[in-house]
Amino acid sequence: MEMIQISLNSIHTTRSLLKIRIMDSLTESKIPVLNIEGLKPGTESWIKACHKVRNTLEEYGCFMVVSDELSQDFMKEVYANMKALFDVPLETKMKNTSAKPFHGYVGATDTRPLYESMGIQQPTSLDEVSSFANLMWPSGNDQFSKTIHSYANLMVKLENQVRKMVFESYGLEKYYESFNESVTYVLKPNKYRPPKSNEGNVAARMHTDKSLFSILSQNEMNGLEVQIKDDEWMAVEFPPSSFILMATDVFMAWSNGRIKAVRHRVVMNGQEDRYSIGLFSYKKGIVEIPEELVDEDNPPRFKPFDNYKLLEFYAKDQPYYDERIIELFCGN
Ligand SMILES: O=C(O)CCC(=O)C(=O)O
Ligand SMILES: [Fe+2]
Repeated sequence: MEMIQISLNSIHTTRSLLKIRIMDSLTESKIPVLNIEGLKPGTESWIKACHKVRNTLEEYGCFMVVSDELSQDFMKEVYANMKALFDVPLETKMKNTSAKPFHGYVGATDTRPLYESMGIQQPTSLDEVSSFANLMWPSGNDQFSKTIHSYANLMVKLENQVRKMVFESYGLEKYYESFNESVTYVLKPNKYRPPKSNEGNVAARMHTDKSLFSILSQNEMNGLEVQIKDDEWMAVEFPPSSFILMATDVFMAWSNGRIKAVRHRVVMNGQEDRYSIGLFSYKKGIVEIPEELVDEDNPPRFKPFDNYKLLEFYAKDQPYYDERIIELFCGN
C-alpha cells in the first residue's frame, strides 16, 4: 500500500489520507518574478541577471517569468489542443508508452484518481511531435503538432538560457556547451479533474522533480503549491502568459547542494479541470559535481550518478518523494 506524507499536521499515514481535503490558509504567493527575456549574453544586464537567477535558485529553488513571447491567444491554443488530447479514448492514450518511467501515459489510479499525464519525447523535433500526434489521431493533427512543437521550442530555449546563466554565474561557462550535448527533453501535458465529494483534493503528492530542470505553465485553474521557505505551502498564482521554473534534485546535486530543489504538490480546490504542461530536461550519462564547486569547506555531497537511474530508483516504492531520495541514492 502506498504511503504518503502530508506535512500539514505532520502526520504520516496511509492512503486513506488521500480523502483529506486540504483547505489550510496558504501563505500569499511571494515567488520571485524575474525578467530574463530579451537579454544579450555578455552585456551588463545579462551578467547581473545571471547572478540574480543563481541567487534566486539557491534561496528559493524556483522563480516565475511573465513572458512577452507567449501571447495569451497562443496559450489558449496550447490548452485547447491539450483538452483535445486528453479527450481521445483511453485505449489510444495508452499507446503513448516509454521504457523510461513517467515518459509515457500515466493514468488515474486508486491512490491518485484525479491525475492523468502524457509524455512527448524530443518535442523540439516536429517529426517526433507529429508521430506522437499520429498515434493519438490516426489521420494526424497538424494543428496540435505545430502548436505543441512551438511551445516546446520556446521552453527549451528558456531552459538552455537559465542553465547557461547559472553556469556563468558559477564561472563554469566553459562546461556549458559539452554539458548541453547530453541534455534531452520530454514535454508532459497533465490533466487534473476536480475531486468528487468523497475524494480528497491532493491531486499530486509532495515531491521534488528528478529531471535536471522543470518549467511548468497551466490554464487558468490554480492548484500548484510550493514550499519555498520552511515547510509552509504557498499557492502559485499564474498571471497570464507566465510559467514557473523549478530546480530539481539533479540540479541541486550538480551544484553540490547550493541550488535548492523545490518541493511542490497539486491541490484541486476548484470545480473545473486543470491542465498544466511541463518541460523536463534530463542529462544522459553521468552527472558529476564540477571540481570548482568542491573544496575543503564544501566536500562533495553526492557521488557521480546517472539521471535516468535516479528516476528508476524514484519510480520504485520509496519512503519519500522529495530530495531525500537523492541522498539515499547517491549521497555521501
Ligand atoms: O501540474 C503541475 O502544476 C505540477 C506537475 C508536476 O509537479 C510534475 O509533473 O512533476
Ligand atoms: Fe513535479
